[in-house]
Amino acid sequence: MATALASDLTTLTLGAPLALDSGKQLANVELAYETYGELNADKSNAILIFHALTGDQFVAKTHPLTGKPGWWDRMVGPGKPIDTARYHVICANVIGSCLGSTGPASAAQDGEPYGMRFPVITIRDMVRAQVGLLDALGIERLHAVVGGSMGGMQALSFAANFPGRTERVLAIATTARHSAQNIAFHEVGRQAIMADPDWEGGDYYARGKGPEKGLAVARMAAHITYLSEQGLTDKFGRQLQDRDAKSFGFDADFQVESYLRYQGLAFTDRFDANSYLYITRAMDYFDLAEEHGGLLADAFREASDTRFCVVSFDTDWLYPTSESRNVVHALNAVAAPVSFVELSAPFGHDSFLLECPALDRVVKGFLG
Ligand SMILES: CC(=O)SCCNC(=O)CCNC(=O)[C@H](O)C(C)(C)COP(=O)(O)OP(=O)(O)OC[C@H]1O[C@@H](n2cnc3c(N)ncnc32)[C@H](O)[C@@H]1OP(=O)(O)O
Ligand SMILES: N[C@@H](CCO)C(=O)O
Repeated sequence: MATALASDLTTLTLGAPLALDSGKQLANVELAYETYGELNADKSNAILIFHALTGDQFVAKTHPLTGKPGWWDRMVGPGKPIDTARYHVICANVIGSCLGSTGPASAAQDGEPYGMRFPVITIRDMVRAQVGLLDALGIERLHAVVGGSMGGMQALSFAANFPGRTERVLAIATTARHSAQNIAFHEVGRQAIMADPDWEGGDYYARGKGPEKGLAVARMAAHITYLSEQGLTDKFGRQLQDRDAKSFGFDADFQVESYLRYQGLAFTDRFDANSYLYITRAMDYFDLAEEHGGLLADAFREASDTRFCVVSFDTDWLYPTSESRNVVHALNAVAAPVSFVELSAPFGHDSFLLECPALDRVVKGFLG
């Protein structure tokens, strides 16, 4: 079961309980965050990066559990598209997650882990918590907010709910609302976790062993949605794994099966199953138009002096270009300055995490 060492983490406790969309409150909210680059004297060069579903604050630093480079190491650093020689980058682990911020594995008031007593949270709740962090750091107005996938949802939510607090919004491979297909895939994952006998209603922390099998299956199913058919075909095709002939059994005959099993298992070393339930739920509940009376344009009415850049990938079938266009249409309707580009990349939804020079140019140009 994945547990980060407290000594690897920088955390801040919010001064007041967090009011949640559900009507509940979350007390003693801790946010684990990392910063990169220097904050300038007038605090005008800060960029807040929002991470995706299973991401974390270690954007460009070694992950404390896996020992791997940060998830956007190629994008963030001195001289890189998000240039930390110019900008002060902040990234916080979202609430509900499991790398130091308050989530289902954290201790509740009675000292025991919340488990399923943790309140259901929303994307807007995650954003509210991070605005609390900005307040505590004394940063009133950001140079930009940036995010891909669920990070992009937070970027849009930030613009809609905290207008005036950022000059720019860069939303990559994202959507303004989760579709039926998005919800359906998440539900498969959640059911896989809950069907694992080791889930035990979410009350597994004391045993030191969680529903790893269920979590691995959830990740396998989700991982397929982050890739493209072409990418899988190019990488694996129908090639067999470490054998010359089919086994006529149910071992991982095909490379793609072996790859998915590996991705599923590796995931359980760095992620908590209950966090997976809560964060996927937050994504499923995300509907920016619904939050603002049913019309997406109304979400951005107060943010019409913010500059937006919306980026999609032509092979992303999870949050296809049509979803980005909806966002752009809404921004056009309130005359917000917006640029939009559909990039060509073979890798599917997760293209934003991979080598994509065209994305690098867009990010650098928009921020500069
Ligand atoms: C966005 C955020 O905020 S952070 C969260 C993002 N991070 C993740 O999602 C991490 C897990 N996901 C991945 O690694 C994604 O696949 C990507 C898209 C991010 C990375 O893609 P790539 O760099 O192309 O890596 P790829 O998908 O090929 O996976 C490589 C791994 O699969 C393993 N692998 C490849 N083929 C096989 C196979 N046939 N059998 C078993 N394992 C295999 C490799 O050994 C490698 O292992 P390693 O990660 O331990 O080194
Ligand atoms: N692969 C990334 C993006 C998914 O949207 C993640 O696991 O967070």
